Amino acid sequence: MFLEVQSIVKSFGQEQVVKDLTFALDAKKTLSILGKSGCGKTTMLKTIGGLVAPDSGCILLKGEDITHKKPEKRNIVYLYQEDLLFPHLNAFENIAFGLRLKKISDSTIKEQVRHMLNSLELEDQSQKMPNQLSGGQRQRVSFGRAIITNPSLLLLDEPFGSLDAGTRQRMQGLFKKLAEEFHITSLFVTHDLKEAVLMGDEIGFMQTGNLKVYTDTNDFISDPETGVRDEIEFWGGLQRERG
Ligand SMILES: Nc1ncnc2c1ncn2[C@@H]1O[C@H](COP(=O)(O)OP(=O)(O)OP(=O)(O)O)[C@@H](O)[C@H]1O
Repeated sequence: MFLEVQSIVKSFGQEQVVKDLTFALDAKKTLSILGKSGCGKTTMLKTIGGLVAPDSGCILLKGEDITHKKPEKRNIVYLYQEDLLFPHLNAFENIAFGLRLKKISDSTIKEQVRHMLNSLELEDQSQKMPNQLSGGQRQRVSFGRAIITNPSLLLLDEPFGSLDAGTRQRMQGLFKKLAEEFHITSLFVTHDLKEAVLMGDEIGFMQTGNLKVYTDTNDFISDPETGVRDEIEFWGGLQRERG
């Protein structure tokens, strides 16, 4: 398996936030993760990204034990809702940033960033500064900046949470396209049931520090615990009521 998380436990003081977290994910797959506020989703992502140290358990990435590796050595990118761009760099340079650190030649950087801007449908926005971009455009630049360095794993923490419904829908489609084109493996935390079903090859449901993974989306939809049935019944009921 590409990612293996084995028996991770994490407490803050008396509060055990992550309890015996165990799951695995294949390369080029997206695992959506749902769960109530405060159930430990962000803590789980941060543990995998190396920003929070687990009390016990281990994390294997491509067979290598990365549990105690520094975050910058893991080749994992953690992206969250209000991910900040560098305010003094335009869209092009924000995306180019990681490549410039790697001392890649100017012509290669230009070619790769141009290609990324095209994939992100941002070819006309490359010279704009972050404060001149819309929320959805800024989020796309954040994705570009993350993906261009070719990370092994993307950790997405409610990445579209601050966007309006229409922009969110377009971003979901775009992410699917990017995931395919750039062979992305990701964990995608969301509060939105529909988004979880749309984005995930598999769906994880987190409850009180445990993660139950449904490798078949249909099993997730038909499990009464996940809330999908209630949702379907709600809309069905409303439709019947209104004739
Ligand atoms: N650094 C910390 N110190 C103490 N408690 C923390 C810390 N980080 C998180 N917690 C607690 O751990 C629990 C889980 O938090 P976490 O942010 O992982 O939840 P979440 O599922 O991502 O929530 P949300 O959906 O609201 O973002 C919460 O009760 C939170 O208060």
